[in-house]
Amino acid sequence: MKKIPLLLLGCGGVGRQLLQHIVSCRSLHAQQGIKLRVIGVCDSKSLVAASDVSVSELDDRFLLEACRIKSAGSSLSTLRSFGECQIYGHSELPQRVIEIASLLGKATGLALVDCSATMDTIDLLTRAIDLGCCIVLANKKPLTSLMEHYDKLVSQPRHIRHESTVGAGLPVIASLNRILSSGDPIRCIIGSLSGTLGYVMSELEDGKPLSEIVKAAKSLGYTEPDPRDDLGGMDVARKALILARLLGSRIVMDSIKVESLYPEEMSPSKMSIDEFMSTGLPLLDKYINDRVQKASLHGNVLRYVCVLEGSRCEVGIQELPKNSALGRLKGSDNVLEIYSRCYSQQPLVIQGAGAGNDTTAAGVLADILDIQDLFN
Ligand SMILES: NC(=O)C1=CN([C@@H]2O[C@H](COP(=O)(O)OP(=O)(O)OC[C@H]3O[C@@H](n4cnc5c(N)ncnc54)[C@H](OP(=O)(O)O)[C@@H]3O)[C@@H](O)[C@H]2O)C=CC1
Ligand SMILES: N[C@@H](CC=O)C(=O)O
Repeated sequence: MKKIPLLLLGCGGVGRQLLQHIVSCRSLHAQQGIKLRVIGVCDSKSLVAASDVSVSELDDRFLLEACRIKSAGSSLSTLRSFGECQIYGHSELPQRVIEIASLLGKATGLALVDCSATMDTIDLLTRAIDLGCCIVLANKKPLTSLMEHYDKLVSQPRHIRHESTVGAGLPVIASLNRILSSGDPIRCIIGSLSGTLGYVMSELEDGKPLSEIVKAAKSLGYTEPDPRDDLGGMDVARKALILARLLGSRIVMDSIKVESLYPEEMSPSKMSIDEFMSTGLPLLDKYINDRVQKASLHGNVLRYVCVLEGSRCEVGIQELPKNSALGRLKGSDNVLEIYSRCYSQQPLVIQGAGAGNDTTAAGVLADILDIQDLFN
């Protein structure tokens, strides 16, 4: 049986769903001769790890209890009394993760899986790469920071998978890599890459207020922890930057033109998330509704579009015909049109659910299995 030890950073909506997928796929993986050994799980405050990570793992009962207590809003540290494990506090967490990575990286291999939504994991991830570990990311932030971090993270292409960073579970990165590796130059990518904004735009067409739609998107697990990351275009800009860098552009976030749906005075430095949701958002209802009505007078709809073409990289609202590929999108679906030499007149089109914990975690799980040949 091939054993893949993994350590999960982040036990929020996506991280918990990943643990649940792992547990529910046990017999399928056993048939494939694979066992995923979850040797540790972190949240922002603690790391809970197996008592001897070389030989033991957190069992399924423990993992499901971890999901339960995190869903209930408690910290992982409350698992102390539940089963045999070691618990480390915030200050010891990075050092202990590195110790585990050095112990397992070269010996058995270790997959460090980042389902957090923070920049703070970059140092751990880059060091883990040096220690021979693999990294699997749903978190876009490490790949959209400095160019030097990006270069380090992708320095060993077999050791990194990040399919869920763009299009959640859709096979976007894998498809682009296949096109690129066949020497087919990609000329242009146009897409709707935000499940939240796709859902928002299509629900607005039914006359619902923006503030209600965003609340629903948050409860459906489509939004980032702070929905302003979606509404301000930053989440789409991160995806655009990941795609641009994959295509070989050495650009930084500041090179991307980003249109925000909310004004500066509602930014995170001026308002808490709760304040934004309860007080800020309703103030935007009329403005957005007017824009939707104006577009509809021309037979058009609004879509939040990402365009990558040559050195052009921009994300923002466009008025598009209702019956265009992007105009027809409904709900949280993403669509990407890829133009290359082989796909010159008719683009390669990738479309489907582009957000949600289930599909995102499924994408992460598929990434982990995709690197199985690096483990014994
Ligand atoms: N939802 C979706 O549709 C998609 C999400 N993604 C990405 O998946 C990631 C996770 O999203 P989601 O689950 O919704 O986010 P959540 O906010 O629900 O969860 C984030 C988790 O990360 C933990 N965390 C915070 N800081 C650290 C740290 N320094 N080290 C380890 N863990 C940390 C948090 O801890 P605590 O619980 O203590 O707060 C929390 O458990 C995001 O990066 C998102 O962009 C990607 C594609 C689609
Ligand atoms: N918040 C994101 C989640 C996936 O990346 C989105 O809405 O697309």
